[in-house]
Amino acid sequence: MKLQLALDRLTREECIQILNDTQEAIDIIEIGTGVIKEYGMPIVREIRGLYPSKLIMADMKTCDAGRHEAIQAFDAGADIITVMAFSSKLTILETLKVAKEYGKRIMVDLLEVDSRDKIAELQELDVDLVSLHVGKDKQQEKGDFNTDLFSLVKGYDFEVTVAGGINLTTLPSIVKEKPDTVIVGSAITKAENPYDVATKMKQILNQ
Ligand SMILES: O=C([C@H](O)CO)[C@H](O)[C@H](O)COP(=O)(O)O
Repeated sequence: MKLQLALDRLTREECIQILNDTQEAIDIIEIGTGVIKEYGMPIVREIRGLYPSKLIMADMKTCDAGRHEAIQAFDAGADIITVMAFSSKLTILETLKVAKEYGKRIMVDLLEVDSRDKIAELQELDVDLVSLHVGKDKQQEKGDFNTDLFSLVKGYDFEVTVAGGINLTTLPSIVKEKPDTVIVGSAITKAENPYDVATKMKQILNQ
């Protein structure tokens, strides 16, 4: 199981420092939506330059103008970009097409999706990577990621990632459901010792 570190609500300098501290424990670097909004594609280029062989996901949360945004992020060095599930089919198809041209991938973010019809539609579009995700704001109301969410994609053939307030306490029950990748932001980035938390999480994922 892979560990993806989400860099959110951080300055450029904090991102670089946390990556420097945790690089050995993490498999995928996620450059968060807020960080991208603050610094744009230059920070994707910079992190690509610093970590040439790490997988990088740009959390673009694209919902329109799919071709343009996908080209922006892949040109900057991203390996994976996020596209929102509620986007039009054309947006999803366009980003999939660009990803194929670049030999890269899109991850469809299932934020706020609760219908299996939508999941069936995504499978028909040939989406192969999805993210079960409880958003930052929703976490205040519904709590952190809950394993009930796995039922949404049960029986479908996706590579599944999970995200939403996951921490060292909740990780063991999530791991039992065997997601392909666990995305963790705050539990690592806001920890007193990010290396320590990332290493402990990676050990749990490796068990
Ligand atoms: O995608 C995310 C969120 O929408 C903010 O942009 C986060 O990267 C994701 O939720 C992981 O972060 P934590 O919830 O802090 O673990």
